[in-house]
Amino acid sequence: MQTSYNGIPVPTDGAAIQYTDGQYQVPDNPIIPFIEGDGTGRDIWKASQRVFDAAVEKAYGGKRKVAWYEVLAGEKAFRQTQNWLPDDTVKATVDFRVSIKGPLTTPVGGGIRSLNVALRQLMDLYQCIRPVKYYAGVPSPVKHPELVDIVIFRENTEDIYAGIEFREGTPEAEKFIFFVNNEMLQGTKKKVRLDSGVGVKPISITGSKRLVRAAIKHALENKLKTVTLVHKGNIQKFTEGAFRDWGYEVATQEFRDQTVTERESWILGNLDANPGLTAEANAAMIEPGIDFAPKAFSDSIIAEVNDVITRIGATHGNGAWKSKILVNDRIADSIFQQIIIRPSDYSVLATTNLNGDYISDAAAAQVGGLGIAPGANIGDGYAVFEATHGTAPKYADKDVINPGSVMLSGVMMFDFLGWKEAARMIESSMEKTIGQKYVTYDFERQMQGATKAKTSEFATRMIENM
Ligand SMILES: NC(=O)C1=CN([C@@H]2O[C@H](COP(=O)(O)OP(=O)(O)OC[C@H]3O[C@@H](n4cnc5c(N)ncnc54)[C@H](OP(=O)(O)O)[C@@H]3O)[C@@H](O)[C@H]2O)C=CC1
Ligand SMILES: O=C(O)CCC(=O)C(=O)O
Ligand SMILES: [Mg+2]
Repeated sequence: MQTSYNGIPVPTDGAAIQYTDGQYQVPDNPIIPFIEGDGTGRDIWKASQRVFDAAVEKAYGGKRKVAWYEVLAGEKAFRQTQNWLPDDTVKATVDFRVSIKGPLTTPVGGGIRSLNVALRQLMDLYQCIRPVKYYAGVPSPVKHPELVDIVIFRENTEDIYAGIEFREGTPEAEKFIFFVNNEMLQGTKKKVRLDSGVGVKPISITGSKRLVRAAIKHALENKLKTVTLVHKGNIQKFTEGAFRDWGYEVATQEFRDQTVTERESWILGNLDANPGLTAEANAAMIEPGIDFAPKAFSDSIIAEVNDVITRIGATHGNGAWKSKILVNDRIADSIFQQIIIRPSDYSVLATTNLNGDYISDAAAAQVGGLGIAPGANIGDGYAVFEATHGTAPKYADKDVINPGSVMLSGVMMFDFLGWKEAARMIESSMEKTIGQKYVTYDFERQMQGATKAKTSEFATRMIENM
């Protein structure tokens, strides 16, 4: 542990959070590093920090207090240290274990790679957890936003975010394409056009399984009904399709007693309804059109039916499967409409990195938008809390943006630290403030009779409402 990072002294009135044997030990005065963020991050952080301090003070009457510790990243870091993500910043977030950050800008098409992604990868924060739930009074574009209660578990370290890309026209791209065309695709009709930029999408067993494992554990701990593996495995068979297959392996090999897959539930349900059903008839029910399929295919489905009955008929049959966590999978394009039309059918979505990025913004829209979309990046022994949204640069320093997402990321952080009273205090004062129709521009423009509050005013009213 250093006494200063980036030349900024560590607060002397706080103590570091410890992590031993898989458990966090949180002192009453934890040192929590924060990254203010670029663009609107500045306004949001100021407002959020005031609310966090007020909630902790109200909840614990001075017995507990966060020792906030600023660490530098993004534009502020570059101005002060000529480094976008100084080593000291990463060291501080590692040493103090739990931190919170505002958004950081990433240029499109060139320039620096994402600092947000870099931090996740450097700290191996492999779970990006983004809960999407409705708070009373928030304006929404859908008829029943209250039916949305979904947690997205997004793989956070690999996929196209690995950053293995070669720009069109460079010797690297040319070499890569030459190798692929001449070594890998020889004898096929496939060819990569010579004027292409190329990228690599690694999806590993390690990355996929640990993410799905965390998603299933979350469902178990919170008594949730379903875990849905989201993928584009029909097209990207060996990356997205493999993610699905490895996900099912985790469910059926590591959580056998607690889970049932969707296909297993069909087989067992058919048998519950008709105990005399033959394996052939059951196979025809789960795979309509099987009669016209090649024999090898129909035989494989019949074998699957027999296998399920042999393996889990005794433990999961006779309706027992209904009390298990249902693990199913959905192709990525379809899940976007499913969560709008049938949100209550879904509770945990386990996704690859890019799909999770897309779906978390889309799902947030259903419950009011990016102004109210919190998140956390979690690894084994480390956590960095951050909103789903970015720097929204057109609103930077105008004191107008909704600080709700960072405040709710703080709620996640306080829950994570076991400071439940402070977490509930923030949540309920936010709900009360929104209930008073005192909201920032993003909600005000969708509400009748609301008062438009500045970022800072919204925070002040929240504190008054605690
Ligand atoms: N984790 C991170 O740090 C992330 C960083 N980024 C980065 O942020 C930069 C800007 O990205 P961009 O695509 O514009 O996406 P943003 O999420 O920053 O903003 C897009 C739009 O979403 C709405 N919005 C975002 N945040 C809020 C908020 N707090 N309150 C109310 N509305 C909000 C605004 O909509 P409207 O215009 O309708 O008011 C805004 O114009 C990029 O460099 C990107 O890479 C992006 C995502 C995550
Ligand atoms: O790092 C970035 O700039 C964007 C990341 C992002 O959109 C996300 O993590 O949701
Ligand atoms: Mg995103």
